[in-house]
Amino acid sequence: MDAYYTFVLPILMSSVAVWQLYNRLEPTGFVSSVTLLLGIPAALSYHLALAFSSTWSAVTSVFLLYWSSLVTLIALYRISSFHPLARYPGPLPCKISKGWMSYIAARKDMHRYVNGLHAKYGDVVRIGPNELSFRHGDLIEPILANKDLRKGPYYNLRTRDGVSSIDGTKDYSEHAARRRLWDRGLGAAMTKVYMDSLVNVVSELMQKLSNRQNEVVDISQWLSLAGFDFMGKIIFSVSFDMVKNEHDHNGLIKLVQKTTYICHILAQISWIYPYLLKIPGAAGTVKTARRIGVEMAEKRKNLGSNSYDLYHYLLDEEGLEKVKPSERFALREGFVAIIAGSETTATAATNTLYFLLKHPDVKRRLQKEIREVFPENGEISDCTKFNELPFLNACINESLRLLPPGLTGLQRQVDPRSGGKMLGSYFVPAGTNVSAHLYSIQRDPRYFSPLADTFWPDRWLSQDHYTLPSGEVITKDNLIHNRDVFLPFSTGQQNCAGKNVANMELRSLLVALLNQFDIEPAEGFRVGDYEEGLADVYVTLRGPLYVQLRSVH
Ligand code: HEM
Repeated sequence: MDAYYTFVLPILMSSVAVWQLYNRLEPTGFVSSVTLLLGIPAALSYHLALAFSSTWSAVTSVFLLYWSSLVTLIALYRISSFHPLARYPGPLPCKISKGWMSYIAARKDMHRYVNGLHAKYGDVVRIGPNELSFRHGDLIEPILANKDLRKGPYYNLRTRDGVSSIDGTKDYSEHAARRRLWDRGLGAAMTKVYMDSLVNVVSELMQKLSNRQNEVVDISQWLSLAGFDFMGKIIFSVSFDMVKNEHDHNGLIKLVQKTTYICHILAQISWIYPYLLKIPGAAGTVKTARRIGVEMAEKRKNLGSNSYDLYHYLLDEEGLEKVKPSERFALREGFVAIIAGSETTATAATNTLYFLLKHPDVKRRLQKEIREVFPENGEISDCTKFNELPFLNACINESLRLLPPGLTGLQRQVDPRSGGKMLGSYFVPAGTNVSAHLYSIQRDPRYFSPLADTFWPDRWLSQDHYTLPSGEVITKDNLIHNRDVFLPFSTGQQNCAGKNVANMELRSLLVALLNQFDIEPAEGFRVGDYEEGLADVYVTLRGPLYVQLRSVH
């Protein structure tokens, strides 16, 4: 009993007090964390040292008891009925710690995991101690296009030394000023300016592929090479020459993939990131990626440009802004632009080809449409002709519906200083992180029916009758097709800045490939393996899609 009063009780009382402090004030700063997690047990060890046989046993016993009681209190509170999110269902590990979602992120299948949770628990699921995922079309706009909600802690990794990239900017007025520059550089008018670069990249790709007609070709990898080459041109006016060299010779693609994967894991527990940065050698890949992005941007700035590119506008080289934009900020955008623009479009193009390979009848219909509109060999420079390809549009939309390249729910946060917020009929307490799980919503039969989980591009065509893949004919009254919830480029102020460019690139690549080649799965390759191997790391990581090509011209 004596030991209890002299040793156990003070430690338990201290951990209860610190737990209360964490609950109310959520301190995450370096000094407060060191004080609360190390300083207090160290001071207790010093004061209680006489109750132990040695200093070592005092330190280990006090630290063990202090930390374990703190962790137990936190876990019990999070699963208790006193927690503000107690009424929302979800699996136990999600309620206890975001560490669980870090593990799911490391497993790379968060899109399927969260989709499964929605199937089990319904439209709202607690996916973290302090986080809700929504699967309801009516809640997309209130979450993603609502100035009361800002980007959540998932995006904290996009800020370093007080400088955020565009997609990590939480202040809406600062974001609007920076987004204006991006919109100048990537707006609809710029697609014409970038067309020459695109035609060059696509022609080079077609040339290389036509030399490989008797080989097994990983079209997924080739589309990545082309995607990076095109981004190099339009962002920095540089040639990465990946298609020319037939290889990711500088390791840039690998670096982007590794960085997004690591960031996706860390972003679940983003409070840890500032500490990692202080450890020499830790988060090395992320630091390297940032450095390379800044170096490329700096090089571009020093060279100036002979032609228009994104940096022409990010650096405001024409002096269109009343106040010159901050160079420090502009230089931070380099790597974001590469990450946001390269693999996303390559993924959208590869996914579409995958669905076409899986549905040869759809592929034949699409090839017929393309070859009627673009009779010449691989000629794609007139992108106004893309409007004459409704079935291509339907196939791309259907692919983006089932497999949007950004697979993760986009996180926002209810203002911690507010009194909470109603999202539809759900009350969401202040400080809660929320996301709309577009992957699940876009596969929901309430919005797309029949065959919500099936690649059936006809649903995107306007007609009175539809023939299902089974041969059954349905009238348009039996079709549910809610375009409002089809948002692969997100919505609101922080929607995709590169949508116009992506749409042009995607169409150009698919038209050129399907016009020039007959494409079949490589012998012995199970096409379904491609989809099974898709990994959610916020954007998509893809495995190979092995094909055989035969030129038709
Ligand atoms: C099919 C291809 C693409 C898809 C599906 C796509 C999708 C998205 C999505 C869903 C977001 C919102 C991300 C979030 O809130 O976390 C986004 C943001 C963004 N995207 Fe794209 N994207 C594509 C291509 C591109 C291209 C080619 C660029 C050009 C470089 C680009 C630049 C950006 C930028 C800069 C943002 C951040 C915008 C902001 O925060 O204001 N994207 N994209």
